Amino acid sequence: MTDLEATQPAPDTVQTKIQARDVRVFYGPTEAIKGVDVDILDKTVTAFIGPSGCGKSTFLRCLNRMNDTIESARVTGEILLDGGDIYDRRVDPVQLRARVGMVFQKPNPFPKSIYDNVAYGPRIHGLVANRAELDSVVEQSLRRAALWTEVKDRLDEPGTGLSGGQQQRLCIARAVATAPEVLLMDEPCSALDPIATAQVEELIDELKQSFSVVIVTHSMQQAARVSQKTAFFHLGHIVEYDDTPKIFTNPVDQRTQDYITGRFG
Ligand SMILES: Nc1ncnc2c1ncn2[C@@H]1O[C@H](COP(=O)(O)OP(=O)(O)OP(=O)(O)O)[C@@H](O)[C@H]1O
Repeated sequence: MTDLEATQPAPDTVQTKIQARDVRVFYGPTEAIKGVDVDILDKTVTAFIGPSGCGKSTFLRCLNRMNDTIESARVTGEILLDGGDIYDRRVDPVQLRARVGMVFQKPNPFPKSIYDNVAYGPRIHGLVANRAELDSVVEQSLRRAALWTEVKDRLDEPGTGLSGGQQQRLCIARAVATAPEVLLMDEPCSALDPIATAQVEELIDELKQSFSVVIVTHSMQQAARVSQKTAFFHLGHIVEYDDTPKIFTNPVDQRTQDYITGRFG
């Protein structure tokens, strides 16, 4: 058994968390996502790979309605989270983003203290009853993001004063603090050095025990290291979606083969 196979959850314990059906995204008249169907599994890391401009980030942003914030963007099709349509008019996108959190390419802590960065979500969503509970959520979230020991004596200092790798872990702590069910990560390591990258990758492995993680990455090595499922995007389509070891050793589609062997991208 390879290391990758050893990280596969037992098939009978894995459930579908998100179902996407015929999802299309238009920026003005241009169709960037051209009918994507995919099931994202719970407690699994799913990697989105593919050449630049193929729509990975656009599709990722559909999963927590971040495209709502782009004026020219229009999404059609269906995305179900635990069977419920996230584009239903009754769904509050702010509440949705507490359930489906996001970590961006460039660490983007708020211009607030380390403590307040993490406390922000639980406060606005009313998840805690008092200061002691909030303290506890902040500590647990920083611990889960493997940052607690580095910052516990400087929680009042600005989050923006941390190193890049620490800032990204702070952003992960902030996302984790609302107890999300899915965490979306858009090239979370692209601004980090190899040590910080390794820390974040370790964290991703840890986080998948609790929820579903979807990561966009340009690094095929990273996709192979952290994910159990991989979707290969090309020109707005998912060309192939399968177990990660299969995608990287025995892909079905020639375009996947060409991409993983470095023939384009
Ligand atoms: N805000 C936007 N307005 C108009 N077009 C956009 C916008 N964002 C992305 N696009 C276009 O949509 C297509 C898909 O872009 P997207 O950023 O999703 O691809 P990607 O696979 O994530 O690329 P990369 O790997 O370079 O980040 C591209 O043609 C891009 O130019």
